[in-house]
Amino acid sequence: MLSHPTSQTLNALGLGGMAKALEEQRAMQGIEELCFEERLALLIDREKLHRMNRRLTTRLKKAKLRHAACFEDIDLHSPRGLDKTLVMSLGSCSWVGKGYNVLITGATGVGKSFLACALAHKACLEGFDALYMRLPRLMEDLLIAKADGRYGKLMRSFAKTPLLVIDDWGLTPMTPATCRELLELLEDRHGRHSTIVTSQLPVAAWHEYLADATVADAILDRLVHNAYQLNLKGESMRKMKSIIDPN
Ligand SMILES: Nc1ncnc2c1ncn2[C@@H]1O[C@H](COP(=O)(O)OP(=O)(O)OP(=O)(O)O)[C@@H](O)[C@H]1O
Repeated sequence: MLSHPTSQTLNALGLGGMAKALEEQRAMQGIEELCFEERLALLIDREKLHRMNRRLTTRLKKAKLRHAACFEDIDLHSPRGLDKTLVMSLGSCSWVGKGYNVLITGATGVGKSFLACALAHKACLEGFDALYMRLPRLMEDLLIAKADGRYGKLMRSFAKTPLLVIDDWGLTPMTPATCRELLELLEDRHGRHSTIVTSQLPVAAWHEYLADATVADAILDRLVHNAYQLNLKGESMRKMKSIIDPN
């Protein structure tokens, strides 16, 4: 079907949602029973929805979440020591962007990254920008940016992200220099933006993990005191999945 000149004009004006809805209305039987304002309202609603969906798609793409996990996919029933009330209240996202953090710890495969991504996905749905990074990759990116003059810009972009997910904390050794960079990043975010950290190490072992004792104090002061903590227990989900589906 050839598109109507008005639809073409709407598309040219960047009103793709309205254009599509207009084409649908033209093909719809009985549409003329609606008055002008009712039809116009439907077109405007459609454009609003179209824009919201486009913004969400862009936000999720930029967040680079490792798992395609939704908040509703979080398994609250397996015996993993998950505090259901806390998880449900985190789903409101009222903590995001206020400087509150979430620290998720537990053994390998227990579902820490999945949970972090599900919370970040919910934050994206609620309109917050998010970014997922593994700590080793975050430190490597900062190192490369230092060498090619992008350090300040990269640091600013990490610093202003409303929700930063730092996965795999404690997996690779930190040097005093990387600890200082991490402190700089967390200092810029402190009290303003939220961070989710996932780690196989219990929070009590983080001080020892960070190479410089004084910097470690400062890092933990910014990260832990204003944080909700979730300690996952039980079997590795990776192992359980491979038992259910060995292929
Ligand atoms: N609620 C869930 N529903 C379905 N699959 C899940 C769920 N939680 C975790 N998984 C799956 O279990 C596997 C391990 O999860 P995840 O990567 O989150 O574990 P992890 O604790 O972060 O592991 P590691 O410490 O090794 O990085 C993944 O394949 C993930 O998709």
